[in-house]
Amino acid sequence: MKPSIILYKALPDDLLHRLEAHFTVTQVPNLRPETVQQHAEVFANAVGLLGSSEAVNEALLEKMPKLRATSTVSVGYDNFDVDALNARNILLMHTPTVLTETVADTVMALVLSTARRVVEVADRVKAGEWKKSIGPDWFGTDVHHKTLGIVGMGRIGMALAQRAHCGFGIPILYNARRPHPQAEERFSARYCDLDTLLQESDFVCLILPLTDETHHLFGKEQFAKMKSSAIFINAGRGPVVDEQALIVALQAGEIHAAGLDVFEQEPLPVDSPLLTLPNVVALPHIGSATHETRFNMAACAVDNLIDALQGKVEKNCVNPQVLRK
Ligand SMILES: NC(=O)C1=CN([C@@H]2O[C@H](COP(=O)(O)OP(=O)(O)OC[C@H]3O[C@@H](n4cnc5c(N)ncnc54)[C@H](O)[C@@H]3O)[C@@H](O)[C@H]2O)C=CC1
Ligand SMILES: O=C(O)C(=O)CO
Repeated sequence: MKPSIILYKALPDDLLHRLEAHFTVTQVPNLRPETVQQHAEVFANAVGLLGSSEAVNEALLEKMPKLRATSTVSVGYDNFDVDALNARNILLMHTPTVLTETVADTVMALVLSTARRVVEVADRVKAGEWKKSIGPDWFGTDVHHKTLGIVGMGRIGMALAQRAHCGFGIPILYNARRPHPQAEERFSARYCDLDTLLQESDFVCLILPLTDETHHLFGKEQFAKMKSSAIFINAGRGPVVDEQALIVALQAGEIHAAGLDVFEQEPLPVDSPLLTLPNVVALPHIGSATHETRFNMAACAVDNLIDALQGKVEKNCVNPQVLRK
């Protein structure tokens, strides 16, 4: 009999068939307690779990005593209780690299659209306001040769630095846990402490994972240190930013504009003050959302689960140490 796994995300047929060649697959809509209760026996017997954007915590793991590997269709894994997985020797696989270039494109789109007010002026054209040659009230600010501060110089940070430096002649400042010699060699990026980055950057881009250390890393104090002409971009995770402090900084003109792909609460509540600000471009967490990349992420997650359940964790494993226990 094939081992049993649970799938909590819809997959294209060919990827579903790839899984079914190895496992008996039960599809569920989500991992909520009522769903788990409804399929209690399947959860109790499953050795694998594949999906995205749901909390995988101690309460769920208690219902899955045979679980050996989880595979998320994402690079970020802040919704997993990694300590609880480690304590139970359960592998966690994720999808770095396949989405890097696409997410960097999205960040660049946020930089360009906020600086050049693309969404705002396009809406004005659609509203019939373009009646004569435009004046300064339609103008934006330049992107090329401005200074970009990247907080989190990882895979996506590097791909962003490449676009900005090689494509737009932009000098790069960066803050990370340690200096990144490759970023310095390839993109002449300059390592600096966070305060210096905030004071000197025209664009401040966050592309950080959400951890205990990065939660609310950006708040009132950080926005106060930025230039009043600066544009703030967040494409990492919403809770890295104190959103209320961001709203206040935007309303008070402490910073010029914001481009946001992620929020403290997703979907963003329709009554969020962010949606009333013309200088905010708010996207529905589309960093990796192209047909090609979402397919490649799903394929990677499928292969990751097959590998993990065969004990192969040379790549894409968050906690390979559990195999050595
Ligand atoms: N908006 C979206 O759709 C997407 C968002 N993401 C988010 O972007 C994050 C980064 O992805 P990758 O670049 O692939 O990850 P990565 O692991 O390659 O890079 C993260 C970087 O942040 C740095 N870092 C961690 N804590 C830090 C701190 N306290 N201060 C300064 N630097 C710190 C790390 O050293 C690392 O260089 C993911 O964890 C995910 O949360 C990723 C993909 C899509
Ligand atoms: O992969 C991630 O972490 C995302 O946020 C969506 O691609």
